[in-house]
Amino acid sequence: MDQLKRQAAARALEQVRDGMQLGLGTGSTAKHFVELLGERVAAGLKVIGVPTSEATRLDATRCGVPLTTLDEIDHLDITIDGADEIDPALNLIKGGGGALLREKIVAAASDRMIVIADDTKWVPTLGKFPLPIEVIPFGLGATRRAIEKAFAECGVSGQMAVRKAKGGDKDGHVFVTDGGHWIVDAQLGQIGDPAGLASALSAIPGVVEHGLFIGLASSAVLAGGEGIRVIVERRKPKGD
Ligand SMILES: O=C(CO)[C@H](O)[C@H](O)COP(=O)(O)O
Repeated sequence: MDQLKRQAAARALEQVRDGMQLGLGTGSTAKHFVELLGERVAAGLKVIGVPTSEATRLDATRCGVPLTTLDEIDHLDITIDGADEIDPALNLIKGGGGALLREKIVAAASDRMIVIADDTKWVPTLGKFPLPIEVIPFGLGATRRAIEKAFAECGVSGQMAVRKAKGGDKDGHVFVTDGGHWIVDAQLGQIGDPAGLASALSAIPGVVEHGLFIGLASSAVLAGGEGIRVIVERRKPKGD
């Protein structure tokens, strides 16, 4: 599986050109991309990156990839990031690694988002992977009730659980995001109308962000046993 992730990352790297400003994703697949990019930088490629998490900031620094912020530059050429699920319209569930808020800000600031993944992430309908919803700890009971109401209105239902940290010195404690928030994971099974659910969740006070990435990915590079598939979304690219 790790080999497939690296192959997808290597294919996406072929899109990177000298002078580009890149969004750097988070997770095990994005980490391969950062490592491969670091090799190209060491060989003379001139790029600059905006990391989507503190973990990626550390990886990129270790790999020698120069970094900046969205305060210093006004746009990104490409964001390359992993995903937890990808549907045929290139809608995504992201946030398994807890970085969904920064990942979405960075993807939205990019001309293009290339999703890199092994092909087990490709699904006909989003929802088997628990949907991460980043919340403010204050008033969580009220926020959860509002989320349940939004689920009912969108024809979905399922258990919700506040995410706990796994491993390390925080094992078993509530998982805290880079932004200081919590994550509620919702087991929905199938999300028939991801765009509708995304809008409903975004309207809830107390919800900082959710892991539905609608209309952000421009292509997906999927590596599997049979080779690599590149799926390109046919919507108009941003700015055209
Ligand atoms: O959304 C993410 C982190 O917030 C990751 O991109 C997603 O969880 C996929 O991770 P991996 O490449 O390790 O399977």
